[in-house]
Amino acid sequence: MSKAAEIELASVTKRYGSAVAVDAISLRIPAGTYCCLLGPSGCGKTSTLRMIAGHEDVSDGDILLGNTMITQLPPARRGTSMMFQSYALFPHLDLIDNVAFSLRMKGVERTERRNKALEMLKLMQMDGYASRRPAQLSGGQQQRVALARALITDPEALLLDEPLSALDPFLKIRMRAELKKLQTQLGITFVHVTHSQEEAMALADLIVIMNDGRIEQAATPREVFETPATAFVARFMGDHNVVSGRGAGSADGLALLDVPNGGKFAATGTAPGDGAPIDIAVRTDRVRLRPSDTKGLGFTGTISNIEYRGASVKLSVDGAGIEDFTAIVDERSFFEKPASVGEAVPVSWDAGDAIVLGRLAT
Ligand SMILES: Nc1ncnc2c1ncn2[C@@H]1O[C@H](COP(=O)(O)OP(=O)(O)OP(=O)(O)O)[C@@H](O)[C@H]1O
Repeated sequence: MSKAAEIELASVTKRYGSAVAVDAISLRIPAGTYCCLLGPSGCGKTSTLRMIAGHEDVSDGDILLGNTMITQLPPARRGTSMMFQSYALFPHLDLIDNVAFSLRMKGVERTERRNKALEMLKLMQMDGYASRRPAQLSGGQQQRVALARALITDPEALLLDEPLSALDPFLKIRMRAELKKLQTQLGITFVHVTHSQEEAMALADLIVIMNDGRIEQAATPREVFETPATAFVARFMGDHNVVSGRGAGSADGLALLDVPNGGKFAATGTAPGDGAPIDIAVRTDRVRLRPSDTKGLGFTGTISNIEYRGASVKLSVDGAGIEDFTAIVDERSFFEKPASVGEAVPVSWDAGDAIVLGRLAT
């Protein structure tokens, strides 16, 4: 196998006509990293992946793989390999010929390329199916063949466009574990596009959260979970409540926030004292229902929805000018003293479980 290579994007922009799909993003993906590009539909993640692969021209900026500038190189000469969402297997070829295809294009002699294809099928535990056609395989098996085909050129980086989206939920979780294992085994850089927060959290060493052609945050899953950089990240990842208000200065290491109904909240960080708008994020899993002490921060609101989730219960609370404030409470403590929709309950959290969110420079 080839060595892993670092990928660097330097102020990369993609325009389609006058529309900006990717807006001057800069990113360094260290060699051997499992990187997930995550974001809602249309945020520019596929365009970014396709520019790294060379399937899409870069409008501005540069892309480096290791020390090589690859911006202008054709896909086959970049040292990257791409696995497509639909797998793009040839229906009329058996698995050996499917996997060997790019070597055939490169003029590699038949026995040599078939041997290499068999080796790749072995790596993916598909050698027992070598003479089958793609239609004779399950979805998960087709995906393994597509991976074998992408890996036959010994790429330094493997690029995966929504690789799990065609699989049913059960297989998705199994193949997810296999992808992670494969990346660890090969040690090469993986860049994986997904719109699933759960998938990115489960797989990535580095999550890159994109919105509207820009990077909102690039960090480890734990950093994204514990310290979302912006209100967009906090909302998109869904583990925090975002409360918007006006800065009322700082005291004792806490940022003070005036919320619209006249209430005061606090969070870890600093706040401007001039009433400028700021957002804070409150972790949904740290919110307490009917707190036994009064030390925490909080408000009294009306429960608008309750969802049972097995290990936990998710409550939506409206109050203090805040709609759909989410509290995830442990199921045992919830059922010790259940609450119901329409009931008014105090909710509370510690200042350490709320942080001030940043804003993207415009
Ligand atoms: N070939 C194209 N021509 C014109 N506009 C395009 C083209 N490809 C993408 N776009 C636009 O660029 C923006 C970013 O698209 P892109 O496919 O990169 O987003 P995405 O985050 O991968 O979305 P999805 O999850 O839906 O695939 C979108 O507004 C899209 O409509």
